[in-house]
Amino acid sequence: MNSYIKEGDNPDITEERKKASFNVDALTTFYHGGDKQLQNRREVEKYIEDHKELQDTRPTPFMSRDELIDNSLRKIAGMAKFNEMIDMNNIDRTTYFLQLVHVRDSMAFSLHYLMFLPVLNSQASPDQLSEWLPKSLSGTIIGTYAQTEMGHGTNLSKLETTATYDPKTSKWWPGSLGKFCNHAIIVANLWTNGVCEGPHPFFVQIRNLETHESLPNIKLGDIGPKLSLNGSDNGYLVFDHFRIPRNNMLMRYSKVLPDGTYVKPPNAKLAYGGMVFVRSMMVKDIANHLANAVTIATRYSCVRRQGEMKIGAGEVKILDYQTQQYRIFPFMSKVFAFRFAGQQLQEIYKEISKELKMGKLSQLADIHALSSGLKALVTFEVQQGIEQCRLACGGHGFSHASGIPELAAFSCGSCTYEGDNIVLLLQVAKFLMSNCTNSVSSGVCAYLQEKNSSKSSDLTTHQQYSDKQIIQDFEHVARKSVLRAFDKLRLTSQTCQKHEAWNRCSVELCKAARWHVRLYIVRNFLATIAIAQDELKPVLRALAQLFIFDLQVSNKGDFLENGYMKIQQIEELKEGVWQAMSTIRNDAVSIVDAFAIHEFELKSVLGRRDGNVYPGLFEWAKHSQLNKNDVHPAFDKYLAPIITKIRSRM
Ligand SMILES: CCCCCCCCCC/C=C\CCCC(=O)SCCNC(=O)CCNC(=O)[C@H](O)C(C)(C)COP(=O)(O)OP(=O)(O)OC[C@H]1O[C@@H](n2cnc3c(N)ncnc32)[C@H](O)[C@@H]1OP(=O)(O)O
Ligand SMILES: Cc1cc2nc3c(=O)[nH]c(=O)nc-3n(C[C@H](O)[C@H](O)[C@H](O)COP(=O)(O)OP(=O)(O)OC[C@H]3O[C@@H](n4cnc5c(N)ncnc54)[C@H](O)[C@@H]3O)c2cc1C
Repeated sequence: MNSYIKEGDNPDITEERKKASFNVDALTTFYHGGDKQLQNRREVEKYIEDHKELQDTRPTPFMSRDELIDNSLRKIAGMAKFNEMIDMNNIDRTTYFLQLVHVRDSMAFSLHYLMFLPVLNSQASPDQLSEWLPKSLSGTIIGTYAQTEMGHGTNLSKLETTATYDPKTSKWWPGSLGKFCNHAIIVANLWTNGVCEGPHPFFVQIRNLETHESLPNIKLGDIGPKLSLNGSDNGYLVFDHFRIPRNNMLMRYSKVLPDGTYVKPPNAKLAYGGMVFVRSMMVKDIANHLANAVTIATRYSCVRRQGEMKIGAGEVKILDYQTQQYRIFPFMSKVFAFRFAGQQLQEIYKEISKELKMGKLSQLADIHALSSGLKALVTFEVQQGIEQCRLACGGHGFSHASGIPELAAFSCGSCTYEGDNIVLLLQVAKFLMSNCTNSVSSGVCAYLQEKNSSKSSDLTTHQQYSDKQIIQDFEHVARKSVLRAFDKLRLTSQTCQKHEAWNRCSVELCKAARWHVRLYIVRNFLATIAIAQDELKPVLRALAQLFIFDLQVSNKGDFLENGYMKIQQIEELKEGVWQAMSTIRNDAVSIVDAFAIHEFELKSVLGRRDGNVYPGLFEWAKHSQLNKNDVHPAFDKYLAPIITKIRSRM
């Protein structure tokens, strides 16, 4: 019996659950990475269900900005009582606990956990750690990561905040900076002995630890309402010749000696490690936001009946329309593709950061390129997917009751923070160009050196399209795109300065970067499902085929070029798309059930597990302040006098 079926559920959604062709719990375990991860999730969910102080007092979309901040801090204060759930030895459970308490409201201390602690941990010297880490873990030190300025976020080399050894700018954006944190890791251009040594991180106290007032020569404030993340006080910080001790420069890798001598790090970019960490963590997390949106749209599409396919036969579930399936299912398949890629990226990051700690830097460029590429491509695709899921829910999708507007607003920020996506794709392109000049490329770039690649695809039918053939075809397209950009750059560089040539080729360079990242995701998706248990292979294969075939059909020009594929082969791939969607249709609700997203996270009337949407919408609307009185006071105050006057003249 499917554990998702319960008494009182909407009959349409129960009918869908009875169609499942696979074991939902088995897919949940596979999707979440095993029993241990699943046990972590269940513990956290039970814990929060049992502790009301960790839950929202009312749906957050009805809250003002002050209420959001209050709600966020109340839950943080509540969390402080539950230290047993903050276990640095069980990061997965701790992360899920933080995420399920705050969901998309971005708690006021996101940056403390997400960047301040990791950067302190990786950039501070052992002595600095022993002094600052215990206070930072206990919460007496609350920090943020303040790098971006009003005038500079992308171009770190031109940061105007200077840290002059013994010698005015504003930091703008950092989360928690405005009102709540009392410390910040400040990234500033270091000047010592009259030389600029580039961006470096500094540990800076910004508020009085007793009164919490801004320290002298520091101005702090909130930057105002944003598209989302309004539960966080993203702020500004103005320094006016603020002095800090030399020892407040984080000195694990580079140092300033008492006489001002600068000691170089093994690699200047080790100082950027915090950004690589967050980019590596974000991919799996942002894929989960797409999983939320796809869950909402899929479940709602099974209880929403609209229109008759056959006159007189009664209205159909909108998920029976092929166009509705095509709006949702490709993004359902991307949830798996991006989650598996994000999972793999976190594993790679863990391995490489161990090597970096031991001073082995050979993988630094690779992890920078991989984390930048996946972050840039996945956040953009997720933003597109959440919007399609909103559209799939019609008018109710536009209401905060659906949960989708909050998902959309949250996800679009990820295309900008932690590095603008275009800027990061250009970083991947730099990495690729340098691999084109290498005589031998290893790892993720080995395909660039393939000299005897096939001149045409040997795809026959989509049923027989093997993993090997798929990867060969994607390697062909990615290699062609990268080498085309390389040749364009080489030729253009013969007619103008290097930086101008780079700019004139930058659109092609971004296209090449995207194909490189897509190849990585396709390869990883196929490798991941190859190790799944047999009973899950049919549904996972259908999802993988939908992801891959739809990607090829949507970019058919790249596959048709130079006759590599024939139009008949593209038509065959289209058939594969329709076939995969038809296979997925009967399992759609069970696939999203397998994400096992708790109602606290989903925050959606349309996507609720039981499918009882319409009664739920009325319950939701009762929270509206406008419904406190039948006649709103503003009517009596402004309209009634005018109407009375008009009537008196009639
Ligand atoms: C549990 C998980 C939950 C996650 C989600 C929760 C979300 C909750 C809300 C979170 C909200 C906010 C968090 C986000 C906070 C921030 O936004 S922090 C600020 C982020 N800012 C940026 O990312 C700035 C982007 N700009 C840059 O990184 C650099 O300026 C740029 C790379 C664009 C340029 O670097 P430059 O050094 O100026 O110049 P280049 O010549 O391009 O690079 C020189 C060489 O250095 C290499 N490089 C560059 N960056 C890195 C790096 N990070 N690591 C390693 N190497 C790097 C580059 O490849 C060049 O190498 P080469 O010389 O070619 O060999
Ligand atoms: C929700 C949110 C939270 C944030 N939290 C923090 C935080 O906690 N700490 C922190 O330090 N920062 C934070 N930021 C700032 C964020 O990191 C920056 O906004 C981001 O790095 C982009 O930089 P920018 O704003 O300077 O954009 P810009 O670089 O000004 O981007 C504007 C346009 O210029 C283009 N562009 C810029 N440079 C180039 C180039 N070299 N080549 C081609 N095109 C280019 C971009 O592609 C983009 O289209 C946050 C931002 C947001 C939205």
